[in-house]
Amino acid sequence: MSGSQSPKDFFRPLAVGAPTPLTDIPARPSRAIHFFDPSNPKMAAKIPDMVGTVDVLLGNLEDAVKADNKVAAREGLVEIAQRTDFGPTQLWTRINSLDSPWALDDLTTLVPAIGDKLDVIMVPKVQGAEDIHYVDRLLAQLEAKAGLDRPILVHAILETARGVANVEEICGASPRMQGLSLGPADLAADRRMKTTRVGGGHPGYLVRQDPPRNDLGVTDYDAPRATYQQDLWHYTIARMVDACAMHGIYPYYGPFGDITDVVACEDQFRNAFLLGCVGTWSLHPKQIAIANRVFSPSVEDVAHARRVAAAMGDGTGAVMLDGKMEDDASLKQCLVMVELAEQLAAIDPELKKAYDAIEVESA
Ligand SMILES: CC(C)(COP(=O)(O)OP(=O)(O)OC[C@H]1O[C@@H](n2cnc3c(N)ncnc32)[C@H](O)[C@@H]1OP(=O)(O)O)[C@@H](O)C(=O)NCCC(=O)NCCSC(=O)C[C@H](O)C(=O)O
Ligand SMILES: [Mg+2]
Repeated sequence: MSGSQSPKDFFRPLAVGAPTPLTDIPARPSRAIHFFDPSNPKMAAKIPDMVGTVDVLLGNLEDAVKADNKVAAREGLVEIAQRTDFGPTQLWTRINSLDSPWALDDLTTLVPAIGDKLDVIMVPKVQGAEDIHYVDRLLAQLEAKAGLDRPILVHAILETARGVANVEEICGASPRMQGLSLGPADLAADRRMKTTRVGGGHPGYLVRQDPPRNDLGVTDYDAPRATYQQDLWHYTIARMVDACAMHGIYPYYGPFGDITDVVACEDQFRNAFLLGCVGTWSLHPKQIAIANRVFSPSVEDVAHARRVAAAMGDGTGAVMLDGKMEDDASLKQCLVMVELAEQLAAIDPELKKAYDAIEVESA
């Protein structure tokens, strides 16, 4: 909320005739946000067939689109959106950064042309609430002019040190805020981290087992010792998750640039899922299946969660199940899993079949 705004104004439209802001951000499944470059004819041609196979299709206008292709990408996205029925799949875009010469034209072109189809606009390199306020007011004016009847939501990428420091105020800057993604490549550069990758770990970021003592009780610094690679992104993802949960919006991992290393990609996605993220980006078609698998609770987890819910009856007190204590707090965790499974089953027939096959008694 802006410093000069009173709480009662927070949910008022920022332009006369603009749609009324939402008081709750809908929990729409968004396991994979699949990036494509609308100026790339080969990628663009694949988009209509990808509808229904991925939760979110995102026309990317920012980094990874050549400067010479910025206008073609914007126009390509308009064309694809106008001729495609997206059915259950959400359509998002990532506009150019607010300090670029393209961001204004991105918004003033896309909202009138395809605002009725755009669910979420991703804003890169968000530094603080002021960036969200700028987009918020401009979107309200454009929505009013275009006669839109629902607000377009805003998603911020956390990819500067200042953005991370301001993460709570960014999440609470507007009722349009839908969620946050991590931008590990830009963030690493802005923080002057000594990495050269797009997301993922680094073999140098590790902890080493203590040196053992030899038979004489002397520490043997030359003995072989195991090392354990650590997660460079744990701190930032955890901050994002808390800020999003506090504001009722959704946290996402981001890009995993090593397209070939599907195993490490799955690990990075799973860490984010376990920490509370609801989805991730997919940069290549092969990452969609990984994201869908990781960000859908396993049949075993759903079976266990339903079993705890059944055993807990009215939800209070404590019970023993398989030698473990379950109580109100473990039930709440289980209900997160059960609710997510229900949301995903509603859009994914394969998952519905798998979850429906669970029998509470035998699980
Ligand atoms: C990474 C890529 C450049 C790889 O492309 P390519 O070399 O063409 O891969 P393949 O030969 O394996 O492709 C096989 C076919 O699949 C099509 N393809 C590839 N990617 C996509 C896609 N994303 N959507 C739809 N179709 C796709 C190819 O055209 C091939 O088709 P065909 O020849 O007909 O069989 C490429 O995947 C790519 O550019 N991906 C998107 C990259 C991107 O969006 N990057 C920006 C997001 S990450 C970022 O910005 C960093 C972040 O902000 C931060 O700061 O951390
Ligand atoms: Mg970036």
